[in-house]
Amino acid sequence: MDSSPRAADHESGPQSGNQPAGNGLAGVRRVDYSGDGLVESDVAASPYLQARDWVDAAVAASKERDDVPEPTAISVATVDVSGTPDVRTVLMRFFDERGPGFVTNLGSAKSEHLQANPRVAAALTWPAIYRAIRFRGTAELVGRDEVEDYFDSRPYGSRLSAWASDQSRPAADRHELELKWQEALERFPDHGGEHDVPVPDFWGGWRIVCDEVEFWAGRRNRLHDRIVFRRTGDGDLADAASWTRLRLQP
Ligand SMILES: Cc1cc2nc3c(=O)[nH]c(=O)nc-3n(C[C@H](O)[C@H](O)[C@H](O)COP(=O)(O)O)c2cc1C
Repeated sequence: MDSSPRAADHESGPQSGNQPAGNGLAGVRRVDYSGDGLVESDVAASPYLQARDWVDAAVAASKERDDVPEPTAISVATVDVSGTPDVRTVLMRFFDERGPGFVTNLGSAKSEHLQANPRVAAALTWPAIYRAIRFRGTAELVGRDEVEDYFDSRPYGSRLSAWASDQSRPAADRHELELKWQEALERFPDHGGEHDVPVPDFWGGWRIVCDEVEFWAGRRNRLHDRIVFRRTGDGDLADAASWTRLRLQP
């Protein structure tokens, strides 16, 4: 893959150069996307295999270069009870044939949204390697065993923060948070064990059971590739027979 972002000099015509003044973004460098693209003959048989390949490539790239810093950072969009969308970034902590998953506070705004309306969309975006994956589907709670295994692997201080944060609720100031963290530290002393800090009841994970998975690959002149898998059967992401594939215009 040609992996270095290309600046304006690779894009031809009057659009070349920095963004025109007047859009509030003067000085933003125009980058032409010169990735490998994605052609039908190279697409994996199932959305799982294709996503696995790209996630693994992004994780590998993050170890080799500085411009793919959090390869599993995923934007998750929900809607609140009034139908108003919201979006935030979390880290994808699970990914297998069942779909991408993340951990969070089960009383947070996002969890409240998903409890009321489990329809969800998410996107992994890797601008430096000209790739993105979009997922649409329905959220379901990750099993308690998986959540506990993951929680126990977190650094001690992060496990305490799960107890200290009533996520998405107001706090008086920074001091209040640090006090709550200190209280958690005194309640669950560090003996160096993975079970020193229990998993809070109000903490867990969500998995996206997908109906649609899109692979976007940035190409020259903004003539990008978009290959989308849409669900046609009941199988998981690895069951090729449960998906149909099509190309969308960029
Ligand atoms: C790179 C990055 C990773 C994050 N990872 C998580 C995460 O794994 N879980 C989480 O609950 N919040 C995570 N956050 C914080 C969320 O973006 C968000 O602030 C928080 O979950 C509250 O969102 P909500 O009020 O919409 O529920 C992360 C933020 C960033 C920028």
